[in-house]
Amino acid sequence: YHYNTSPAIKSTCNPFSPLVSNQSSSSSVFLRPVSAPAIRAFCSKSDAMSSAQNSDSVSHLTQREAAEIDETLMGPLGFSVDQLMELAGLSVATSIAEAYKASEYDRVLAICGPGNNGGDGLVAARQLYHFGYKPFVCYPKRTQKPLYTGLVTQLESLSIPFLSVEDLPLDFSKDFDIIVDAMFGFSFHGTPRPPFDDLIKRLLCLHGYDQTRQKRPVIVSVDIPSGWHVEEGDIGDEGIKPDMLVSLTAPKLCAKKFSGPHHFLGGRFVPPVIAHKYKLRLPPYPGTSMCVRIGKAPSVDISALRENYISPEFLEEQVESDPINQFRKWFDDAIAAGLREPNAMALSTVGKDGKPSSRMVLLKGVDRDGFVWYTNYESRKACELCENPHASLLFYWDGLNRQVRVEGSVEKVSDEESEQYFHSRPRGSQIGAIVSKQSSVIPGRHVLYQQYKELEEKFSDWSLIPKPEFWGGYRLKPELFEFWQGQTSRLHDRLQYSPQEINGKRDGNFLVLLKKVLLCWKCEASINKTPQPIKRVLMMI
Ligand SMILES: NC(=O)C1=CN([C@@H]2O[C@H](COP(=O)(O)OP(=O)(O)OC[C@H]3O[C@@H](n4cnc5c(N)ncnc54)[C@H](OP(=O)(O)O)[C@@H]3O)[C@@H](O)[C@H]2O)[C@@H](O)CC1
Ligand SMILES: [K+]
Repeated sequence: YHYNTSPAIKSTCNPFSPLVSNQSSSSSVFLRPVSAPAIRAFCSKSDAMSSAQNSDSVSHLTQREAAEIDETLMGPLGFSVDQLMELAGLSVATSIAEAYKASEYDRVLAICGPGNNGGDGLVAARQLYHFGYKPFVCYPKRTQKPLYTGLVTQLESLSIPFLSVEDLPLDFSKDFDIIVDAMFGFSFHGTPRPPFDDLIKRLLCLHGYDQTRQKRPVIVSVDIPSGWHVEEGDIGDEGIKPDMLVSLTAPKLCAKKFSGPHHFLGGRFVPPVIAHKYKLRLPPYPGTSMCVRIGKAPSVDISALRENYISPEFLEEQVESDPINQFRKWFDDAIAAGLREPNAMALSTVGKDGKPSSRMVLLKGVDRDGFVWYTNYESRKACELCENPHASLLFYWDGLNRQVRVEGSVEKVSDEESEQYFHSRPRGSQIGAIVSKQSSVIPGRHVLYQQYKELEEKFSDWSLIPKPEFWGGYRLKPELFEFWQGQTSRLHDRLQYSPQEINGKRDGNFLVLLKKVLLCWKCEASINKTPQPIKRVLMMI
């Protein structure tokens, strides 16, 4: 089993109806101006979060409504059960991946029942495998329909072990990190029959560990906590208490009794016609996500927030001797990984008072001469750069566990270069640059809007918008690069390039110094030359 380092795609949403949402993702463009800029709606996370604060505002379905919606989707609306099950299982897997990272919770047991809820569990197990988890499946009452036999074959082809009820340990606590409860969904009635009655009892036993504070696997219920009444919930308070519930389509009435830390909604396939018919209030899904959290996010202990980075090793043999090439290589990886705004960088400047300040800016070009961005020449950063031309840039590529620091001296780009870039920007951004007197205090946002409207009208004839004097670019000429690749247990790889001096003069080549955690190896390499034999000096840092 491997841990997949591909990042979660972050993007944004653009709701088209108050009930359900449609999403548009934006893409970053590097070194090229865009004529029609991708529009990123601010709404995504905040809308999803505001709905997350209040799960009562989300509709809950009766058992009958759930079955009716199922029939409508698979009848007049033309969906097949395979399709819906694939989307449902994927939603379950993505919800699990949001709450329980594979780096900490990798051993998953999916207990699958005889109906479609069980099918969701089989799909989720397959998806979780591809997300880097290590699934096991218990599927005691198999259905011989081709859909189900196909799902089993797919799992077998991934060598995912199938465990019989007898094979399973009586106590699940030692062998698994996550139990996916996919036994019964909204068609459950009565009391659980064998062998599920016994499996539910084993899940109930796990709650005993809560008192002793011993680690136990978390329970993730698909659509309905198995054994619960679909509408009344946990009658008599004797049922399982899942840590996570992934409601599908819309939560069923029993979900009102769910009190675990993670409640997600999955199944991003509800067409508006269904939402209207059943007067469904559903939260918008963020970005391209298949799931959305409903209910309050659990409070977290900030000091306990940490990721265990799992990345390929970053070795001397693999590095480019030219740090600009190395930067481009990593930048291309960030683009290929679909990271949002990989050209966003923290720019840190220090004025004559010696106090540093940082802000995010967008890289607009990089070549052998340096790293270019554009801004207002009267802003705080510009004033500080005027007083002290030394600055630092920091790129952080979450998802690839990478960071690049670039330090050097900064100068303005030529007026011609600024002029050329200014006119390549969308006209709205050009007007925005004119009205935005950065770092100055204004009476209110209305002032900006007013000036913007006036200029928009003035230039509505598509005449050239002159670049304001106070706007232009900067170029940082690098004097130091550091490439950082996160590794497990904080044993990160760090590789530093600094200019070589030959006979007291800088020749433009860079010396490569690879530091590895507490030990570092020093090696020499130079651009455009056959790499010299690597000299490694073990030193403590
Ligand atoms: N939009 C949607 O709607 C979507 C729905 N989806 C999913 O489908 C789920 C509903 O699936 P479903 O209708 O197949 O029923 P489900 O709850 O899995 O189980 C029925 C089986 O359990 C059995 N059974 C019942 N009671 C029992 C008992 N006491 N003890 C033992 N067995 C008992 C029953 O047998 P029977 O009693 O009929 O003999 C039958 O074999 C839904 O919750 C969601 O997860 C998604 O895939 C896609 C989108
Ligand atoms: K279930």
